[in-house]
Amino acid sequence: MTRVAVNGVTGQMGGAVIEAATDSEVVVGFATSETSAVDGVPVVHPADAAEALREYDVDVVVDFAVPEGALIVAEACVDAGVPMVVGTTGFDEDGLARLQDASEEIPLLKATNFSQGIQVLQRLVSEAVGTLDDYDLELMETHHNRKVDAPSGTANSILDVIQEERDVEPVYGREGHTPRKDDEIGVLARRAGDIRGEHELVLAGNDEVLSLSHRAEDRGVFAAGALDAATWLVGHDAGWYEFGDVVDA
Ligand SMILES: NC(=O)c1ccc[n+]([C@@H]2O[C@H](COP(=O)([O-])OP(=O)(O)OC[C@H]3O[C@@H](n4cnc5c(N)ncnc54)[C@H](O)[C@@H]3O)[C@@H](O)[C@H]2O)c1
Ligand SMILES: O=C(O)C1=N[C@H](C(=O)O)CCC1
Repeated sequence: MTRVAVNGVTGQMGGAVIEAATDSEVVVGFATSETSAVDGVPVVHPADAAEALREYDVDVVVDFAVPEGALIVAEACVDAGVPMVVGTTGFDEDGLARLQDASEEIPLLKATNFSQGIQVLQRLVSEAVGTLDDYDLELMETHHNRKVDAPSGTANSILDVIQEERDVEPVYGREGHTPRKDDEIGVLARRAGDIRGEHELVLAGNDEVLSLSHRAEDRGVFAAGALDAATWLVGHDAGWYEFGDVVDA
């Protein structure tokens, strides 16, 4: 059974990973809170992660925390030679570069969204944007009112897919007198209630509209995907991996 450490273990996703871990075992968690345990899982401060990875004989780390915390634990994973699955979003360019550096020493798999549906949505987006290459594009995401980063990592990943097909300029919200330019894509982030995650891309041409959308119903979909990725990653060589590698395996 794969022995998993969860970074961000006291959070919403940390709890979802613990709940979803049936074919894996969560043996330790990392968080900055004072909590000593969560659902029987011992909680260790991230500063002591390298020691804990050895003490608990961890096979792989699953991370759903904050960027600065993920980077601290990534250094611990390099120190201990433990693979890492990174689910945290909101990294800046320097943070992404530090994760790339870590992937030269350990197997590191990063995904902004661990649902298989979003993997398929991104492939559909690539096909649609490449075909309907003169349609207006607008992107909207909606998440719970505790989400602190915007737009979502998933929305940014969808933008990356679009940019591979068309040179578009994101416009993050609109107000006042702002005529739409042909090369722009409106990006809207909504925050409300406990919405788990909704994404929609609208492609609007003359006399027709194509809408591609995905809705996550429960955080368990992300947790299950991350745990599948974690089990898959163990035994791989050091390097940078993506969730599409797991879905296609
Ligand atoms: N990739 C995906 O599929 C996916 C799915 C859901 C959420 N997420 C991302 O996961 C992250 C966490 O989401 P959430 O809803 O669980 O958030 P949350 O706020 O509920 O939990 C964050 C956790 O990180 C902990 N934390 C804070 N600072 C820390 C540090 N320095 N070191 C270690 N842990 C620290 C908090 O104590 C908490 O346990 C966000 O970035 C979110 O966008 C990704
Ligand atoms: O709940 C969150 O926060 C989520 N974050 C990821 C993102 O930023 O895309 C995935 C969806 C849920």
